[in-house]
Amino acid sequence: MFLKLRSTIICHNANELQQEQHAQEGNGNKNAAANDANVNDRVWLVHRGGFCAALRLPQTKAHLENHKVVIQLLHNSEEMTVDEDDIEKMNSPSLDLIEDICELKHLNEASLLHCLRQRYASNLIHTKAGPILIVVNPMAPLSLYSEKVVSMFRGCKTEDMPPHIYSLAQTAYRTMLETRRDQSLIFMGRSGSGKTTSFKHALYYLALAAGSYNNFLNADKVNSVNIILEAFGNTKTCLNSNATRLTQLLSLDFDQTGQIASASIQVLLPERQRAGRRLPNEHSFHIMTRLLAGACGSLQKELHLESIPSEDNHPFVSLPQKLEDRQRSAAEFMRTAQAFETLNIDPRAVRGIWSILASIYHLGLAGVTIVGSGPTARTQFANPSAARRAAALLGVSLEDLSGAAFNVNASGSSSPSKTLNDSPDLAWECLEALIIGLYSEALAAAIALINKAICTSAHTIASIILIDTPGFQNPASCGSQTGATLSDLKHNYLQERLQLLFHHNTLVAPRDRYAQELVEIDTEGMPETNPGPLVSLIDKAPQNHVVRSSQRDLREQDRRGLLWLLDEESIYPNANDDTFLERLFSHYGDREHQTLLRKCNGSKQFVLQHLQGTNPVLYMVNGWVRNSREHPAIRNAGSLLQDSSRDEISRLYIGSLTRSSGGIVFCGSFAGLEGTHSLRRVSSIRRSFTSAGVKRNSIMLQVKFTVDGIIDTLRRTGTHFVHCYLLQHNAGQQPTFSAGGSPNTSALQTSSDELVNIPLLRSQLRGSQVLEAARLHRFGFPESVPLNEFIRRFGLLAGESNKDVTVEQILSANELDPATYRIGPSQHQIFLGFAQTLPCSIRLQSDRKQNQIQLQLHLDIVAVLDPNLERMQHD
Ligand SMILES: Nc1ncnc2c1ncn2[C@@H]1O[C@H](COP(=O)(O)OP(=O)(O)OP(=O)(O)O)[C@@H](O)[C@H]1O
Repeated sequence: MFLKLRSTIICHNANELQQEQHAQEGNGNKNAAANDANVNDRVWLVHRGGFCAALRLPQTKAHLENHKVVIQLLHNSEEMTVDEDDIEKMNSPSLDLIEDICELKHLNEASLLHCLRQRYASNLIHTKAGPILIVVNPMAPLSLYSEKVVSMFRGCKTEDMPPHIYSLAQTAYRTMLETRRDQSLIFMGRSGSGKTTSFKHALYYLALAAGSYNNFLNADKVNSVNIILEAFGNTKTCLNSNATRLTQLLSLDFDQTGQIASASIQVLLPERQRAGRRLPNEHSFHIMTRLLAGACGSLQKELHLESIPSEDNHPFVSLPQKLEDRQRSAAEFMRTAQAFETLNIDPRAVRGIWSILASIYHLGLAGVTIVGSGPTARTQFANPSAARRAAALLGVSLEDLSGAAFNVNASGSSSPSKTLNDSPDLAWECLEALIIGLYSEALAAAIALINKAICTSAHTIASIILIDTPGFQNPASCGSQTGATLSDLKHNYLQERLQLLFHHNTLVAPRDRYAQELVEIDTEGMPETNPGPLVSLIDKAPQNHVVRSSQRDLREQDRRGLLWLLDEESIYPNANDDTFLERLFSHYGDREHQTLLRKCNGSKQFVLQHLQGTNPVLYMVNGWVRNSREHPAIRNAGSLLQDSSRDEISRLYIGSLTRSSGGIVFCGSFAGLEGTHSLRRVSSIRRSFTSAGVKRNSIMLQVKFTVDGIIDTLRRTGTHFVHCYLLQHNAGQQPTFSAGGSPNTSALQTSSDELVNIPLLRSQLRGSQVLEAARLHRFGFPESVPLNEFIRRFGLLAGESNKDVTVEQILSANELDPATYRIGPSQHQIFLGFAQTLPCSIRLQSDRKQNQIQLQLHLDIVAVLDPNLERMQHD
């Protein structure tokens, strides 16, 4: 019954589309003066700056032979002869606002760009590409997200929902309930493209739609978690006024009834360097600025923040200059404090965190000085009274504080008896390292407190993991000439690895599966790019066991990734940035790698051709080797805080809170291990962290192993990808609006042609490989169903009763077109094609040798739900 109903509906839609198309074509013929041709002759002329509509004119034999095409531009009637490769077929205008680009008749780049632009002009920022969701940053608030909208998506099936971040979250939720398998929502894109915004909306949806046991995780609490994380992990950059600077894995763990029974957060790869040094035109983490602007009354007095100078010259904390910025920062601080209250976090613990952050401010005022010279030279605080205030806030003696910062020997271990710093630069480095350690510990404590508030011991069956990361960084895209930093490289490496995961899950794995099942698909005209080579250039591990049979093998064996080169250089006593660059070019400076790495005219620079060459980034190598090793003073911060005489601080670090799972939970690149359920189940991060711990002083290897752990964790889940795109380079700089804020009408009124930077959108599209994935989805067989499952679900449709039903009976009873399905030799799976072309696509292929039949069906399996599951969702 269901099968027929479903097929009728889809056929009806398909007919409608066809009729519309015919109508369009008919109008086109009648409207000869305007277009003078059939819709089918319309093409896009693709050029550097974008694409424009044109009419394909009758071709001569000579043109055809030379692969040339004569066209007439629609906007000015100019005729021109262009290369065949420069035109792409245009779709009927009736498909301009199509919800899923896989339904486009001509699935090409210009049509996809046109579709995204048209949809954006209609305030439709979400578009599907099969199972993938594309979201463009609207640069203005839209009323797309609210409790009312959540209720419209709640309980829906994928095919019944328009593209929306809520529909993707709903699909993940539904899949998790049906399969009991962990799911993940992965947000990808450039800095400022809207990942965090979509992440928050997805989280909000899941919290509201699924509900939680005893309402322990309601919308207010989810909002509070986000407020705290953004305060501690975000900052202002040239690409985004609220840029995320840490990777967040948030796990929602569901119980038998489909409700959230527990939740937890892990924070990985925080950009710690920012806490300890302000680069020109860069800002500190939001919370530092907000604390100084917002602490008032007894808290202000307790933290000694009464007289903050107005100049913005503090080495670690940026101070807002304008009154309105100060007021906004103060209001944000109140929101953060309120968020801790909403989560019922012990106010004394919160005061402990404020004290640590305030001590960072006072340590910046304390500064450093070197007294004496030669072997008797000693480093000390330049302003002892500021240092005393910091020590009092931390609950330690001035001597211990000074020792933690400055009594560090050159080999990297702490040595209380010896002071080695005899240059101001080295002395500042020590202080900066201590600050980084203190900030990291404050962040770890905040995460641990959040986890304590949202994590329960309830039994859970499966989880949805949401991952938000710092976006792809290319400072040149906002006009900055400074070049990208080592931190940018770390963020970009993670983006490359996520892209590689996307590439594997959406392009490689399906193809392998088709090959395995002997399901043929026409891949001609589907060019494919691969993020693998660049990832390998960055992280290829040294190979020790290659049999050297040729000069080429020899070179291959010696070649190791950039992260390993940096790690090795940071160990050699006389190594520096120049020697690192020399080695980098000796490994990758040959012709074979010039499409990945380029030398530059300037010294200490190189370019990496990121995301399949679509996003070249100029890196400026400045202090990279030095920053590749963890400074010992960073770890001194942890011991200092554990020994604090102030109860509210020491309790954060001793005993049950941050170290309950045994061992240190925060070692520079990792926080939140203590409070995780699903992430404990998926233990790859813990393992990778342990292995990274072997070389815990090596920051670069920590990055590599932590990213390995993240990818491994995601790989074990059912992945749902969200690709966020910028329509303008400065889209992330738009002021943020609250949900109820008034819309930026001027932005909305500007023509979409002016607002959409097509070359920018095109390079993101190419870099994200979404078109390639959509094509494979459309022409392949994306769904598969086990044969016996198919019979179980659709056996009734065979029209036979009291008998063992066969697949053939089901297929023939429903008169399914044999062209719409294939069956591979394996008896366990069936593969199903794309719905638009195959409304009821069952793909059959018999295996004569084994006399077996295997079936692949493109039906909506989800529609035939276990009634218990249905109930679970609505309870
Ligand atoms: N869906 C949306 N609706 C309204 N505004 C949005 C949306 N997405 C993004 N924005 C705007 O763009 C800004 C940047 O978005 P967001 O911080 O989410 O980007 P991001 O990709 O997470 O960047 P980063 O990688 O730097 O953290 C937001 O502050 C907001 O003003």
